[in-house]
Amino acid sequence: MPRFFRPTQNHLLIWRLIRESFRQHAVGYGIAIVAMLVVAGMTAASALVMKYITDEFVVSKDINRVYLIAAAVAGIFILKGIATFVQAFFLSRVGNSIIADRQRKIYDRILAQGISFYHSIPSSDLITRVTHNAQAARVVLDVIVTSFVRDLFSLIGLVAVMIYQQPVLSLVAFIVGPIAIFGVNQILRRVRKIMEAEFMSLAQIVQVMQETTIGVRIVKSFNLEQVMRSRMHRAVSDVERRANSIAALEAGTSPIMETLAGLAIAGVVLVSGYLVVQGGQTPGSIMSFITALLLAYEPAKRLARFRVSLEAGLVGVRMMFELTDRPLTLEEKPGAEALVPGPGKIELQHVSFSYADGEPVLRDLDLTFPPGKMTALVGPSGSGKSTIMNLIMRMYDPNSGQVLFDGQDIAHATLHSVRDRIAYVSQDTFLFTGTIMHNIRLGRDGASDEEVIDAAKAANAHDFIMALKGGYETQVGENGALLSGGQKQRLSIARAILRDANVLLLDEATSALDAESEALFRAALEKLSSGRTTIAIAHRLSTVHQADNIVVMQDGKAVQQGRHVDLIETEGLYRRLYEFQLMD
Ligand SMILES: Nc1ncnc2c1ncn2[C@@H]1O[C@H](COP(=O)(O)OP(=O)(O)OP(=O)(O)O)[C@@H](O)[C@H]1O
Repeated sequence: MPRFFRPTQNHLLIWRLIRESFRQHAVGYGIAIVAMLVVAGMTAASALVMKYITDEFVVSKDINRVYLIAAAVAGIFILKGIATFVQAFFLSRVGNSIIADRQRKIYDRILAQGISFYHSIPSSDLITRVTHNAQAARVVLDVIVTSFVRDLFSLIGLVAVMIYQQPVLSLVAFIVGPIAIFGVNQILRRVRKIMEAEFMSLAQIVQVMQETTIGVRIVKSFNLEQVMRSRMHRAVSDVERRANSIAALEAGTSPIMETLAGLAIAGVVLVSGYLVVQGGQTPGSIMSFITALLLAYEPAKRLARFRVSLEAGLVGVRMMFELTDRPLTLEEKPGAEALVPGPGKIELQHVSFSYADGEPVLRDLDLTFPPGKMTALVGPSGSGKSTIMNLIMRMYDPNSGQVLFDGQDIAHATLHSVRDRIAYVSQDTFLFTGTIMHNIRLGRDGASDEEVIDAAKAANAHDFIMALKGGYETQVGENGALLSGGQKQRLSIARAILRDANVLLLDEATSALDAESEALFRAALEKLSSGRTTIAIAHRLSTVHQADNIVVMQDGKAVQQGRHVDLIETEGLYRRLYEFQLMD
């Protein structure tokens, strides 16, 4: 069986889409469908009335009847016009609402996913899906409704008129129908493949665009314009080529239909001419029949193309369901309860973890982070420091063992309550598009302007903010592009101060700041960490002297623990790392 013919799969997809959408938009669809039925009825009536126009004018020559027929014709077309408007209006409204619903659903599902999901699909792919797949859902529903209601019922009405007027002639016209449908179906073979490839190229365009904007400094300084330009041109040409292929396929249905329709109409003209000239039939019935036949052509053509249009849209719908049906990579346990607030003691008990099967990153790790104290995590690159933070924030669950907050296993707590306890300052300070005020306030939704300003003061950010022309209302640009590295870091500290959580996770920046920025940053950090359970990944050992405890990681194990003064006295990894950095 050819690949395109997958009836059950397509039927299931369509059925699910209809079930999910029609229930929600029953009223809108109901009105549009009634209007479509009126359009179909009026189309058939306009063919039917041709008989009276011809026969009354030519045969009876009664002027009163002419008035009546003229009024009927006007009535038919006015009603058809109104119904066409109502149908188009409601279908568009429902369609727009479906796009909006789907976009919300897709986004909400993506947002609910654990972090490993984000590592498994390129962001450009996700971005493209939010727009493209939601649009596809609307296209499919539009095609189904207009084909199955307006076109199908118009066709049924017109065929009824044809059979009623001329049963024999109708037979001549109907022979070509099945031939046309067969011809068009041949085209379906390639549509799905091309649409899938087109989606990949669209995502590619978004990806190149993203990398160009995010990495613009690298692109410029490494003279990568030509490389990026060729990547973009290739992706754009791919989309163009595929759009042309689809257009050619869709247009390809026309010659088949036109040729067959021409033959059918010629046959009908021949037979009807014979019936009128030789058989003595009235021309009115033949006129009505021919009008119905001509009017039937457009809906018949659209119905013949139905599967081509449907298949093109279904590619996006299939991708959408595939995305929204993916199980969440990290979920709350059924009956999860909020953590009971406590002093902020964090423990890892027998924790083992790997990102990929067979590649252990943490091995049976036991660690305690005492409440209100500062613990520094040090160790070579790849030793598992960031992974410990990931587990404490419950970005992942350990393969075995437990992470406890004040004695409670966070795997059984609500995600929100775990993260509510934590303020996280990452090394790549991320700022959202918007003002400085907006960015700090993200630390605690609903904080007053005064609270934001107090946090900024505590983070040693207030002075530089006030020196900016717009003050707190200054736009930071995309990812804080308009601010310096040191300024961004102090804003992220202000955000964490505002959060006022009792656990502070600090992934220290590797890039060195100038002496003044560094001093301001350190002072802000000290204020932030005092009295909080602080876990800091320290890349530079010069910054850990003050820590209450230092955990030295190596290959997923804690190989040494203690204060700086003690560790430096002991032969071991810490001393070697320290001496190495001093030499550096
Ligand atoms: N998302 C991920 N998927 C797969 N492997 C990962 C992922 N993140 C980290 N790893 C691997 O896990 C190991 C530990 O990484 P981790 O980031 O915890 O180290 P680290 O001590 O914080 O290193 P660094 O000091 O360089 O930041 C490394 O071998 C790394 O390649």
